Amino acid sequence: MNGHPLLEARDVTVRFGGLTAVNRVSAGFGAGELVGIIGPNGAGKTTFFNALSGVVEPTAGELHAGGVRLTGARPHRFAQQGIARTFQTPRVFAELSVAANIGFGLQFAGRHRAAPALLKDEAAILALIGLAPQAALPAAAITPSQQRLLEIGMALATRPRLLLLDEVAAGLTEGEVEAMARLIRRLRDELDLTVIWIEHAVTTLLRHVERVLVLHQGRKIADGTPAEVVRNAEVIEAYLGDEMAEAA
Ligand SMILES: Nc1ncnc2c1ncn2[C@@H]1O[C@H](COP(=O)(O)OP(=O)(O)OP(=O)(O)O)[C@@H](O)[C@H]1O
Repeated sequence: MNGHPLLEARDVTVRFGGLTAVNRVSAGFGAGELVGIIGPNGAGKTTFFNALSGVVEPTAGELHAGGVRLTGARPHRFAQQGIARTFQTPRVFAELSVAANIGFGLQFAGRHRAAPALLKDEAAILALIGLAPQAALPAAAITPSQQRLLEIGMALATRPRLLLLDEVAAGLTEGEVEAMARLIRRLRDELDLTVIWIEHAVTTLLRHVERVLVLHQGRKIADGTPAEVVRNAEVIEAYLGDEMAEAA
């Protein structure tokens, strides 16, 4: 470690025409942190993720990864710095086999990075995400929840240091959500990955993360432990009231 956060946003603003989707958000993410991002529809969560992964360029502000300035850089430069992500709608190659999808991730960025045993090859990654029995099936033939796992596997195949997960628990059954949360915890505990996880289901997220950022109308209105955030007057006032009280 060189003392810099793995990824840092400084006063990041993203505007689309007259709409400010992300408004001067600053946050740093250190090694091994498991952080949630919550906020109502349109709060700017996905746009913030898009900025953190180079998919959109901030209108203003700065992005740094491990001390390297990435403001305005293309997504592959973010990947080179060890930043990987999933999308709200999984982006897998439908006609390729599950194993070949992982193979694509390995070819894309992973090869020149040292591989921990859990990510050493296709078989190891398939075992980690629980898709070994589906290895030979086309990605189109597995369930939507398995496709989410596959997309996480593809991101892991790039051997990242930081993983951005966008609503990976959406549409899953309660049992599948718990399994997903266990997997995410394992990635952090055993691979020392930094994980930033957006989820609509606030109660689920608050149970599993150690730190949570709350976005509201593009602004960061809270950043603390789940216990702190659920007691934050602005958060309760802004939109979450009942749901947060329930989570507490
Ligand atoms: N490419 C774009 N062009 C124009 N407006 C956009 C674009 N992407 C997002 N927005 C707008 O920016 C705002 C923030 O959207 P964003 O998707 O980041 O919110 P979100 O918190 O992720 O919401 P959700 O929970 O619904 O996914 C919304 O008003 C949205 O309509």
